[in-house]
Amino acid sequence: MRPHRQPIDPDTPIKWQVFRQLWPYLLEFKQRVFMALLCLVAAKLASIGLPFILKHTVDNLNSDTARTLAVPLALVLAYGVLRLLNVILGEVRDTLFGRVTERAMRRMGLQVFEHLHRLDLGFHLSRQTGGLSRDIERGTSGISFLMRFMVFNIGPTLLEIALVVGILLTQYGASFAMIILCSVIAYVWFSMKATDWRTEYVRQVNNADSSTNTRAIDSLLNYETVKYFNNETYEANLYDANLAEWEQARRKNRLSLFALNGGQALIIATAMTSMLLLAAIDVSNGDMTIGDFVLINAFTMQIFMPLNFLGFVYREIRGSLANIENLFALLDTTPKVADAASATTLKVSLGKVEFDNVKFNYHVDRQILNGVSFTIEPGSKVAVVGESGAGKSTLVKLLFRFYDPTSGSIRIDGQSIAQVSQHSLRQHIGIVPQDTVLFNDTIFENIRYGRPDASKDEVTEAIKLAHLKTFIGNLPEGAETKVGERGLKLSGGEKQRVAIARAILKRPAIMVFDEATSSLDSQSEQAILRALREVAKGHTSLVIAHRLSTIVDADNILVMRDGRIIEQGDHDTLLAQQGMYAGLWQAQQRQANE
Ligand SMILES: Nc1ncnc2c1ncn2[C@@H]1O[C@H](COP(=O)(O)OP(=O)(O)OP(=O)(O)O)[C@@H](O)[C@H]1O
Repeated sequence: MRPHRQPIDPDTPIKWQVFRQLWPYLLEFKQRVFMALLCLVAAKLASIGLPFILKHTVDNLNSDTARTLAVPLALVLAYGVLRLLNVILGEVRDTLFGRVTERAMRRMGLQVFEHLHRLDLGFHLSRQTGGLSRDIERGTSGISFLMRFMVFNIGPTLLEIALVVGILLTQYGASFAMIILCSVIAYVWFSMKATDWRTEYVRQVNNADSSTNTRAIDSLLNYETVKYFNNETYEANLYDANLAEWEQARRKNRLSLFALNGGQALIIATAMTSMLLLAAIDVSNGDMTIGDFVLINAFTMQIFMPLNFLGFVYREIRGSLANIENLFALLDTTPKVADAASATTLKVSLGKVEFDNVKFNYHVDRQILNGVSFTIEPGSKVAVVGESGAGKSTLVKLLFRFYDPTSGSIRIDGQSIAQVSQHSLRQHIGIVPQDTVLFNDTIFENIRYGRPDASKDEVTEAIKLAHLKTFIGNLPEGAETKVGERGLKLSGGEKQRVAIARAILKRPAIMVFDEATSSLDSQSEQAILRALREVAKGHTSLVIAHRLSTIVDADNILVMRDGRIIEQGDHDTLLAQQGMYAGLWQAQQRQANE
């Protein structure tokens, strides 16, 4: 995966194949695109006709022959109508095409969202959310921009230039056409070179902008820490240092833009002056009428205005292509964990879980699990205890298939979890995790998340079982209270109870409790433990615990150290062994007594 927020590198050639990937979006609305193109052609024809009408109006007004006012009046009227038509056709074109780009953005947005949810946990743990969301945002708007300009700008502008050069060549000789052609080439060459040269300054501004934002967000997220240590001034100074860098980068960027615009203006002014000079000489020699002079002036303006715009478009296209490439690169990222081509649906009748010589590492240079084997018999409760970092939670991540073991296998009712669909696997496992993160929604909806089609009564029942009723009863808005971002407005214990209620609602065949009571005081813990036992009844359960008092009733207790199971048996057997478990038990008992 390439890094996000990839700057536009002046040496990177433009990847034109991106345009090919946009075709399908255009083809989805063939008729609309065709109608929009018709509007475009009609508008261009109208604009090519305008200078001719002007010429005839001026010539007519200027003619010595007996004149009636009717002809110039009619011409002026035609000029007005054609100008209006030109603008209206442009508006109709944009309105028609708007739907095409909006649909493309919607399709792309959904495609990216679904893809992100398909990617593995490893990707999500190392992503930079800020950069990622900027990539998606810039990528989708880049698509809209490119589609619009590939259809309406580059081709038509080049066509218009060719037409005008052709008209000038046939009507007024080679010199006018040559001036236009040379100045267009000079303009395009200069704009491309200068834009590439400026890219470095644009990049500096982008980088400064992003680090300033990162600093600000990090500081605000740590609001409480800043207050605890009285470090407001320190934070402001750091932020201002970033802002100063941004200011400096903006200054350079502005000056380089001045050079670009100045150079372009110089080319245009030189070309226009030369054309008008040539026309003025021809008029004074009697080779041209004043109307021709006006026509040449109008055509020159008509050519250079879109040309000027083309310079802007080139700059934008470079940026858009880079942004879209990042988006496509994201879509090309393949999930490390994917359903096998022959994946079946997991069928659970008993709920037997087997870990068979499972080995695993997150990084090749550090082994986390060193051949773990154990079985959880249907309906029984297995507990895992051991030192912090021994690999207990990793067992859960493997069971949910967030990662695949490097060797060995995990089976549920005899079916390898690598050979069943992830959807069916996760349907049969419920969890009360170590850290519960909630959605910024109401308590009620957060609980219902366990089974979105659950009825109100079922949610209320889960609330009761998870011992949340009193807490919710004391809230002014009850279960409709919003929990804040990541559930931060609830205490650790309250969040854990919401997670328990969710798991109760899901009622899967296999239950996992990862330190499920770690944030509870001992009184609540006893009540919750009773509830959990109730929930776990008849279910196969895997319990990870630090406080051994919560798992004395387990059918089997696995003691882990350095990614291995070093002891196992029920509470009494392990105590009798006088090993690590017995040592831990005695230490915790002593602590409790003290
Ligand atoms: N995504 C990850 N990438 C790299 N290393 C990881 C990742 N997740 C966990 N680890 C490492 O793997 C080891 C085992 O982690 P695990 O969470 O399984 O331990 P644990 O036994 O559950 O610990 P605790 O009791 O403190 O929760 C730890 O040393 C941890 O630093």
